[in-house]
Amino acid sequence: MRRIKVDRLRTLRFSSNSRPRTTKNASNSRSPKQGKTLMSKFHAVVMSQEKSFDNEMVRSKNSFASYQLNHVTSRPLSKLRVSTPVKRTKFLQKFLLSKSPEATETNVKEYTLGKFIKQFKHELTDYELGEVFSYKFIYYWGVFEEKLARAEINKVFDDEKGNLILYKRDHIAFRYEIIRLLGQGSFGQVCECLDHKDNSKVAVKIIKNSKNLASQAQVEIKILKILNENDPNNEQSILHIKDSFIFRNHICIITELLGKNLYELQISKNFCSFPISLIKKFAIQILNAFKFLESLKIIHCDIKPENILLMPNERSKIKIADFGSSCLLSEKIFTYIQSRFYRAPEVLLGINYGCGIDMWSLGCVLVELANGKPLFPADCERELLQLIMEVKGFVPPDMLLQSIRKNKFFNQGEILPDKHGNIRKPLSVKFSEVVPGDYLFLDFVERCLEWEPWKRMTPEEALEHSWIKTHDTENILEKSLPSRLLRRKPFLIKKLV
Ligand SMILES: Nc1ncnc2c1ncn2[C@@H]1O[C@H](COP(=O)(O)OP(=O)(O)OP(=O)(O)O)[C@@H](O)[C@H]1O
Repeated sequence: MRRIKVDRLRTLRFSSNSRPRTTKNASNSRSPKQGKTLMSKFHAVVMSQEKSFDNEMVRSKNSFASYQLNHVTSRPLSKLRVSTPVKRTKFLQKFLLSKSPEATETNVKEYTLGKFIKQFKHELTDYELGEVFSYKFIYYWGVFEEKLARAEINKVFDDEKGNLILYKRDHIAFRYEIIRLLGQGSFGQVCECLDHKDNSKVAVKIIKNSKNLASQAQVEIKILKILNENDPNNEQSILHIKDSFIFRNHICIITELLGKNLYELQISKNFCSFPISLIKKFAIQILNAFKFLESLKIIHCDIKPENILLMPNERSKIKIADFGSSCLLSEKIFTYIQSRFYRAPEVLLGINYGCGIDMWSLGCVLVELANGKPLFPADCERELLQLIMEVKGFVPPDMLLQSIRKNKFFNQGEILPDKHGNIRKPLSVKFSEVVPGDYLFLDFVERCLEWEPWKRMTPEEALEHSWIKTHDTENILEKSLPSRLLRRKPFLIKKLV
């Protein structure tokens, strides 16, 4: 499948009534609770004749009804505490044992499921009563009046875009309780869930019900597994996957739960510039993650603030998420990738690409964090190339020669106007005008944003750059150096300092 990134109109970010996709959806999920519910929360271990949930892709049948997150009703917390999971589990276990004291594991399986259904079938919809047989273990199922009433009328699980319609307190695979929506993207939805098996919070990415997206999700799972196998101690700044399975025709990817993404962080700081010391801390972690990715020959392909997430309860620690567009260097499927603002010139021009495209995106992200606004906020590709040329000059001839997309941007060497009818003059804006901060930062970013990917810094080289190596107080010293030394030799400055 060719994944076409949905380009965001990031200019909208700054309009008064606009909110980013992720935030908008998150706020939807926080809609007021309505009405009374019969929500009950049990822990029960019920074994069916089917295969293990943990190791198997859970089978799903046709889609049926589910309910909007907005319309969820939930039991007040105080009432929830009355029937604690532990108490219910003990009760159920006691109940089952008393009915079958000498049961072997095999007949407990049958008996347990039968008894479970007999006991709780009024809390399941007809569809759930069918699908529950696909699960070896049942840990949680949301029960509330609305679910039972609406399931009969509205026998559809997906919305018109193929997203699973979610509602708070519902279950995913009889194990995960939906708490809130964290974000939404072109692939599907990500929600925070409580894993009732481990009693821990997780993030569940629910991929849209689409054949093409499902096959790309399989690549995402494969890459996450490769990354995690090579990072058994969870030391790299890379999202960790816990499980994956199919639920109601949707691939679900269970990962560790992370915090806000950097775009959400920008919003919470009113798009103020981040301190350069914080940007550096982020940059070091990202570069180390890139080094790790490069060692495994993996390209992320979608580095942007939305895909860099803070780690909960750990100051300034981040992780890279969303490997939905990623690929192995040897298995590049798509020629057209990356979100527009962060798209590297080689991708734009249709030239062979490699891990260098992530370095380009990193350069754009760092400037955005320092500026509080995107470096190349283009509405279309022509505008993007023109914005790049504005600060970097005309596309180098060797790249133009290799480009299979040059006719989209030029007509016999003449720049074609963008969708607003504008033509920007190459080299009409100084790099230092668009990149704030000291010379070292400027130089670092310039080296990430080299036209030619082979001239760009590798993550290893970047980690050795003076901006990374120098403590922020040392940067003050360089200001007193003669300006001729400050032009292009940051490594020389380092020696002098
Ligand atoms: N493990 C996680 N913990 C917390 N939030 C997460 C997690 N994974 C994703 N999110 C949130 O959900 C959003 C969307 O996730 P993700 O980028 O994986 O989806 P996507 O459909 O591939 O999006 P896109 O179309 O932008 O590529 C992220 O920007 C992030 O805010």
